[in-house]
Amino acid sequence: MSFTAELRKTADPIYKAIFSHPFVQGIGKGSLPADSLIHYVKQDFEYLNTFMQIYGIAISRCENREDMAMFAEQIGFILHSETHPHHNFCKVAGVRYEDLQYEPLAPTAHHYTRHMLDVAHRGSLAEILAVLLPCPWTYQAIGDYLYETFQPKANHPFFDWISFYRSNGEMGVTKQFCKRLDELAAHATEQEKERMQDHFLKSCQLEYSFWEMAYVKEKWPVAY
Ligand SMILES: Cc1ncc(CN)c(N)n1
Repeated sequence: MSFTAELRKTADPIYKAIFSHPFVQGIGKGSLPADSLIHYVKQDFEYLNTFMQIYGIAISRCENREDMAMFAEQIGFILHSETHPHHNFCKVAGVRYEDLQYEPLAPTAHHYTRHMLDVAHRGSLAEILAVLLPCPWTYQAIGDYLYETFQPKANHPFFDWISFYRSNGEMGVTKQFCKRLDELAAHATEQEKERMQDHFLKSCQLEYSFWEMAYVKEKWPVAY
């Protein structure tokens, strides 16, 4: 079994918990409170900004142009394509996307972005790929799960969101990242592979927490 197939197998309980989360189920059923959708978009806009910064750090660690191109292409993808699912949520919530940008991070979004930044600053290129991979991989899995389970038609409120993330939608990066991570894992020490698994599983857990954060509209404990 490949290194990434092992990672996916170990993370299976987390993937299943993500599919069952009420926010994800709400996307499938086409029914979510506007304020949860708004909280999600505010936080995800910031999360994706940090994600692009981490791609920049990853580029600084690359030793060949193929890897540089892979990360550079993904920055373009976030800037120009991954705005579509945000627009879908904004349309359903009845708000303007421009009004949901540059908000402070909520605790879970803070935790998840700092987790990735920490690995980006201290880890190898393989560790960086491992910490980033759950972002595209869990969303692709959610898109496929929702498409198969709810079989949405074009008039489903979240048809665009589900179509965007499912396997033959717009986000094809998971396969590319898995292939590269498997190549790097083939030359990694056992200790480095253990760190890669740890980063990957923590990011999967934080993907679950991100849905929860949006659903409950998580805030810092004390208002000031
Ligand atoms: C938190 C989170 N994780 C993953 C994705 C999919 N790129 C996202 N937009 N936001």
